[in-house]
Amino acid sequence: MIEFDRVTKRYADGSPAVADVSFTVPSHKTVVLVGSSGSGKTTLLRMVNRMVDPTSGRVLIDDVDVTTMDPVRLRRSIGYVLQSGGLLPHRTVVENIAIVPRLNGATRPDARERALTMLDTVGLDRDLASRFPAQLSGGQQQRVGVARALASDPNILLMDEPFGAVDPIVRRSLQHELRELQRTLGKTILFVTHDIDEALALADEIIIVAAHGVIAQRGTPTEILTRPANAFVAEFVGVDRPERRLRLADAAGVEVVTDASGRPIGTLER
Ligand SMILES: Nc1ncnc2c1ncn2[C@@H]1O[C@H](COP(=O)(O)OP(=O)(O)OP(=O)(O)O)[C@@H](O)[C@H]1O
Repeated sequence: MIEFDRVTKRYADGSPAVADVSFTVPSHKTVVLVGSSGSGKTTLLRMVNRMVDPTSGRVLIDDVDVTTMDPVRLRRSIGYVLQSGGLLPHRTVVENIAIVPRLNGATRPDARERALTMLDTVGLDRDLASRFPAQLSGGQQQRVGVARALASDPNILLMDEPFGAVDPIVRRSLQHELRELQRTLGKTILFVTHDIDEALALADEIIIVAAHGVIAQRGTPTEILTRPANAFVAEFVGVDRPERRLRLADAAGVEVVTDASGRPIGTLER
């Protein structure tokens, strides 16, 4: 479990990026921080692996304050996926994925074998192993980023807008694959996005973040959609948007789901 206990972060120039924030990420669950730009999501995420240290308050992993841990070892024990992929451009795919296992002491052949297995895990062909990142599509690069983060079998995965830079169709399939992967791997995932639909698709629990990391609401996707705590959340989630107000229509004996404007979006299965 990851626990944020009254955490504040003040950068050098003044107003707090994050002010007195407390929440937990239960083990084996996916918690998604969603909020507008500059609300402090990345700051919160980076406090888990000590890329940022809190000005006050504590971040605990399984009851241990992360500031008592060696930052380098801590970072090697936590998977981290960034929007840009963060792959080393002059290393091949397999080398990129093998980095952390190597740093953790695996022999070169073992680390390579592990990296190839990770390619299978994230649904990439082993033929891509010797390519360089620039020779991959955006979606493939993000899969490699996920493979690299998982390569040392960390308990915790931090994901900062990992699918933000790919087109909507690839993004959907990456989200779907992450959910499938999570079903079997059961990692503790803290995921940051500004896209509420991505949060609804991925989260066991969503935390809607307002300015300065203030938590506007925490709940399951269903709770957030059906019982927004206040006007800010309702507006952010877009509870009144036509695609959130689904209706049923009958089309020659088949129940068709339409949005509020009557546009068909699917059929109902019972
Ligand atoms: N290294 C830094 N030095 C000074 N201010 C910073 C630094 N990093 C972030 N900030 C400020 O802290 C606030 C929160 O930034 P943060 O990146 O955590 O927000 P975010 O919610 O992740 O935003 P985005 O969705 O745009 O990535 C912003 O006002 C930002 O300008």
